[in-house]
Amino acid sequence: MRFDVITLFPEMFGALTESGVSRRALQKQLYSLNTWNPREFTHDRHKTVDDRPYGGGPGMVMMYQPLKDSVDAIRQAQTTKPHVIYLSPQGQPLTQEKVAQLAQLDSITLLCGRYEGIDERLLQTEVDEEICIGDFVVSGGELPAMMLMDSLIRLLPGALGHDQSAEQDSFSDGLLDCPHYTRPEEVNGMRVPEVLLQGNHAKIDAWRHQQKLLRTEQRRPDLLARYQDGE
Ligand SMILES: NC(=O)c1ccc(NC2CCCC2)nc1
Repeated sequence: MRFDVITLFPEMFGALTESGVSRRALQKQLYSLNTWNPREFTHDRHKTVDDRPYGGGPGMVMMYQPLKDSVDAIRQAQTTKPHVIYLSPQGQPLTQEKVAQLAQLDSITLLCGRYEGIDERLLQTEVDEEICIGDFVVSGGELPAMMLMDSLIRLLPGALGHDQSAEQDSFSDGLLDCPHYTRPEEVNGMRVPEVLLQGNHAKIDAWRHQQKLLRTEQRRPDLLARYQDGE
């Protein structure tokens, strides 16, 4: 998977490349990451990337030209046609199902907005889809972009060791995850459920599935409805 990211803060993406599963996956060349700073596509002395909004109002808007030139440079840099995603509260809510679909692509370009957002004309002409990672606002598209990237990277073959698997995740089967325990068997008077200690894997699987259903019913009945409809 090739990732290209358009961002005013490329250094933020060290959070992905420096730690954990995403660091190891990069080392294993399961994906590549190129960041592109719109400031490098400006032509004025002050490297202007934002300007005041037409119609007035607070804040600034990211200008079309530096972003368009960034997208053009990304298209020039590869033979694949990248799938261009803009992260914003106006986007389609992200689900694990959507992540699984996106994980099949070869090249994804992520556009990270700042200020009040980007000129609408860039959205209309260069962006394939808008995605929202939750109904809340953050100061830039970078953290949402990194969350989307992490959810994709961990699905790439070889990213998770054989002893972890993305299939058993929450949501991968449409249900919430079951409880997890590890040593010691008893801590502060709290014991691990006996079924997990007996090594009967049919019973363990049954218990875990029942716990997933129970948890989903208690905490996210909306998901249960979808699960039962086999959606
Ligand atoms: N929930 C989200 O996926 C999300 C994405 C971007 C954002 N802020 C950006 C959007 C334009 C300027 C800052 N806030 C929230």
